[in-house]
Amino acid sequence: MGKVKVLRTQYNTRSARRTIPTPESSSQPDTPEGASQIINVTQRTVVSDSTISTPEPSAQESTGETVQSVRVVITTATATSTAISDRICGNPNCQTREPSAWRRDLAGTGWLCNACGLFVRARGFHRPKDVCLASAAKLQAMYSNSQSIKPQKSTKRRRPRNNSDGSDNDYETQPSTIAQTTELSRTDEDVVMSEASTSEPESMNDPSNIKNEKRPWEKKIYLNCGLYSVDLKHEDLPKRRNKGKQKERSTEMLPLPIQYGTFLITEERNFRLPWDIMTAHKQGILKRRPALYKKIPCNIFIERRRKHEKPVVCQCIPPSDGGIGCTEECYNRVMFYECSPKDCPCKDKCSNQRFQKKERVKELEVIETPNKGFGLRTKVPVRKGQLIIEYRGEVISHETAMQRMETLYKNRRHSYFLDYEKGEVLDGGSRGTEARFINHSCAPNCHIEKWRAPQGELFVGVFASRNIAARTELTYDYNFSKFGGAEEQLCYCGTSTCRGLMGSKRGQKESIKPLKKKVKEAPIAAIYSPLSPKGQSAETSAQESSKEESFAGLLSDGSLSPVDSSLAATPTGSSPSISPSTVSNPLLLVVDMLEEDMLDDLMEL
Ligand SMILES: C[S@@+](CC[C@H](N)C(=O)[O-])C[C@H]1O[C@@H](n2cnc3c(N)ncnc32)[C@H](O)[C@@H]1O
Repeated sequence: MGKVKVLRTQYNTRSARRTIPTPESSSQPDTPEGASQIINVTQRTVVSDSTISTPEPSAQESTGETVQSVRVVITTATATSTAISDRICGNPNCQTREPSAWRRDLAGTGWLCNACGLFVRARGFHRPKDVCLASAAKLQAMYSNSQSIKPQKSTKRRRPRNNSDGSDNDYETQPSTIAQTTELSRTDEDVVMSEASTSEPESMNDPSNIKNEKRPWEKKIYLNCGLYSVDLKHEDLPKRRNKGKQKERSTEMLPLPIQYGTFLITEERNFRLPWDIMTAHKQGILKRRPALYKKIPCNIFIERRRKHEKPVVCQCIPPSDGGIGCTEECYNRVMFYECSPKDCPCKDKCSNQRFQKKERVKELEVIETPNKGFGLRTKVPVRKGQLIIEYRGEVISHETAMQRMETLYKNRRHSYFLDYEKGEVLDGGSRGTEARFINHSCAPNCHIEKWRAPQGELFVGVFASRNIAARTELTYDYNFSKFGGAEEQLCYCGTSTCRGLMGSKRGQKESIKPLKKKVKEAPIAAIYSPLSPKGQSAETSAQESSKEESFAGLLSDGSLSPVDSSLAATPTGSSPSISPSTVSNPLLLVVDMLEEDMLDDLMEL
């Protein structure tokens, strides 16, 4: 085996790097400019026994020396334009000669294989030996059938060279012709580090140092409580690695998702409101919304089961002319019973199923009133006697209602209790319908009626007492009565017949001025028995109606005594408009947007 000398060349111009001499070009007497610079040799090196199949295109060939084997020694850091075939990875832990691509080292003077180049750029130190060996072993395994390790043809899109000679790129791919040439045995002794490499800190080259250090890329951040958990601990996040100057990581957050609000509120965590909302709040133009409540498709029985009685069947004759059945003369209608869709003789012509068929006014809107909190108004004209909306809620006993007032609704200004029947209360405070927003008036335009469902439970509905024009606030007479020794409440209905207190009975007109001194606007707790347009007590009528359940038609005395709605409501519900913190919090003010009709549809499904 003859000795071989390999030239390490230094190009003075970057453009020369691209012109890699071919055997033909180097042997030509009229050497082109690029090739002539190869002669400008700065170092000579002797390399080891690896046999090469193709002679290296070096200046030695022109001198007639036989090229047998190559041992590469990089001796200077100035060998920036080494011919690709002569390059060796500047990472002492790697020293590969056949990477898929070449990269500049950090100093920009030497070459690194693609993997080491990427690694050193990302981490700031050389790829450790174990990592290099592992990847080399992988390659070996892949190409174990072949004699030489063939570099993989990179499928990655190459970065376009931005000038004619491509000299600005620190990334250079290995030409496939050169890739097939040699397999070098590389040992530490074979390599003399370049100046640039040797000047690097110890820790960069000594993998044992790296092993002991905590590797930054191994530091993981676990989100143990969901995607948004980072929002709460953003200070702990590592600083981003920027190419140039290190930018301070912004502590600003993106707006929180709407569903995140519930979590923040229940956990009572602080959070910042968006600027526009805060500004609107400060200017007093932020539209207030009622506190959260859940819309329900039917009453919920908390302490007992729902009744399943046998329906009362009327004796109506189905209309032969295609008109509507169960009109004013229907026994069930007279008794405030709704007909059963299955059993009514009029079948689908029956007009006495308003609650069951949801024949109510759908164009209603919640409005804000000056002194009464929120209210409800109709957007369309309503005719007298029309069912406007059903008052739904949780059916609880009086005792439970008392307990709730002392606990759940303790700090609430408004109350949503309405008398159901036989010592039971309908609580619309947490779950109900928009009927819960209807305020009291001493001269109301609506009244409450209780109708019995075919299975025996009650429907409590708000009906129009007279024709109501569009955009009019709906009101009924609460007929307030004290509940558990609570304070009385001032009435702000503003009518000429106002009795001064919501608790006063009809005919008892109170003078508001002296009352204002003694009456607190604190939470109140009272049962009221709303009056029918005729002024009948609903309690009596409810009892009557229960007595009359056994009757399938007229009353025993033949009279048509209507079962008036007499309910008890105790305003205790929360008014979000009262608390500024509540008002400023849009997340808290989000009302369940599900329309009642959608709930009804769901129920029907
Ligand atoms: C069933 S809630 C009505 C809706 C309530 N305004 C709201 O904002 O949720 C009953 C409560 O409304 C208030 N309210 C209703 N009518 C009132 C009136 N005429 N004067 C003063 N407050 C009234 C009382 O606080 C009462 O407890």
